Amino acid sequence: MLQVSDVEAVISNLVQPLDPRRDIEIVDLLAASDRILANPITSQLDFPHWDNSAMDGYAVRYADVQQANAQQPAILDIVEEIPAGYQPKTTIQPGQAARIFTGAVIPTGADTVVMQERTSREENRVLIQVAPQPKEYVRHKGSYYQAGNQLLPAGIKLKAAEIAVLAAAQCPQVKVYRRPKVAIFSTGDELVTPNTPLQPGQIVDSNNYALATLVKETGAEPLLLGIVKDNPVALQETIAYAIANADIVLSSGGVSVGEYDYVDKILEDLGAEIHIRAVEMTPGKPLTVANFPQQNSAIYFGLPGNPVSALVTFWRFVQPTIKKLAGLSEGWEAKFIKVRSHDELRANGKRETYIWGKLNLVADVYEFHTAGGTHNSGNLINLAQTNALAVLSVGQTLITAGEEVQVLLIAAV
Ligand SMILES: Nc1nc2c(c(=O)[nH]1)N[C@H]1C(S)=C(S)[C@@H](COP(=O)(O)OP(=O)(O)OC[C@H]3O[C@@H](n4cnc5c(N)ncnc54)[C@H](O)[C@@H]3O)O[C@H]1N2
Ligand code: MOO
Repeated sequence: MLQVSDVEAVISNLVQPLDPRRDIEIVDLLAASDRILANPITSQLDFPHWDNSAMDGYAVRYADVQQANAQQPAILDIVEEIPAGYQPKTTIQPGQAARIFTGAVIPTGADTVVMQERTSREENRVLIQVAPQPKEYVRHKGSYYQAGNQLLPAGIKLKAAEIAVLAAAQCPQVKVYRRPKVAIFSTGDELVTPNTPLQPGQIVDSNNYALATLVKETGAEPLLLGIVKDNPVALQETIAYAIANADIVLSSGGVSVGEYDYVDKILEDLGAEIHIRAVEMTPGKPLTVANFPQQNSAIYFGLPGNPVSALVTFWRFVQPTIKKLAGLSEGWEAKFIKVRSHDELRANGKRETYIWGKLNLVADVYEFHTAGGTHNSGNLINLAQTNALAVLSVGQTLITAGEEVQVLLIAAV
């Protein structure tokens, strides 16, 4: 059985940095949040676009005010008032100043702005009582970025700051990668939908709902294929349809060793190359990963049926794959951080062990608190409200309370 890190490496190789499946779409800027930028953005403009004032005050010639002090203020004639958005008409001559406001264009002749609080006003004259620094409070044309500079690289997720940059760079529409399509279905004769009264032995399908939510959260488009019975013909039809119509396929259940666990066999019949059949981890040991090199290279994840195992394997392996396929050039990998564990954590040391819980802020420091209740891969109830998985590696059997532990973040803290 493969170790988690080996499995991670094998899966990572199933998506290429320049994956040919990544089509490009053009979207309006307001519809672009959380999409992945497909082209680098080069500036057509200088930022700032004009020399402009950083303060409300007076635009002056530095030479006129460099000696100014409270006893001997420089006294300048105000020849123009320049609000933001206005083109100055006058050239400032020696002995002159312009009233100016934050963001307004610096008039020709002036090179420095004196902020209002360091001046006093006598009708149409201004008294400068404190000498400014040369060029103080002038934001110079092109001092942040210049035309031709790259503002944003391709392969980043567009959040508020990036959208603001695109607006400022006059890009009302933007090229983004198509969202990956992810087919999802559950397998098992015992499964029913949540609106069905339970008969003896039946179990409500929760995996389809959890996986659809996670797929959307990860920036992909779910293709919901429902519940498929433990019937080889129905399963084969569904899998064939899924691989033909999606970039990634997620099934849950049917990957263990029971007589009704048909998934691996059907994948082989359909020409799959099976890369992974099981992982040295708990929960989540029975995991099948395959792709179809002869067809469209769709990646198949046969997730374990136990509800916690399905989600843990999603967070650990599927989420990074979706992010990489979606076109994120950096940061698609599973992310671990080290925090103090509030509770003692135990594992048998045989397999990499994931324990679910929550990061809580305690005196400004995040601490891992284990979820209360029974920790069992069939109990999904205490997974609710968690945001992190503590990870004990193979051979590690104990983390004492207060000791540092590695955690995988699964939701915003
Ligand atoms: N002899 C062995 N038995 C099992 C092994 C093993 O190594 N040898 N591994 C165990 C582990 S670990 C897991 S995890 C499960 C995984 O089994 P399957 O992926 O084949 O899943 P099923 O048998 O179909 O279901 C397991 C369990 O999960 C419930 N389930 C399934 N689908 C859903 C769903 N969509 N929503 C909610 N709950 C679901 C199902 O009813 C079962 O209770 O195998 C162990 N057995
Ligand atoms: O991996 Mo199973 O996922 O241990 O319950």
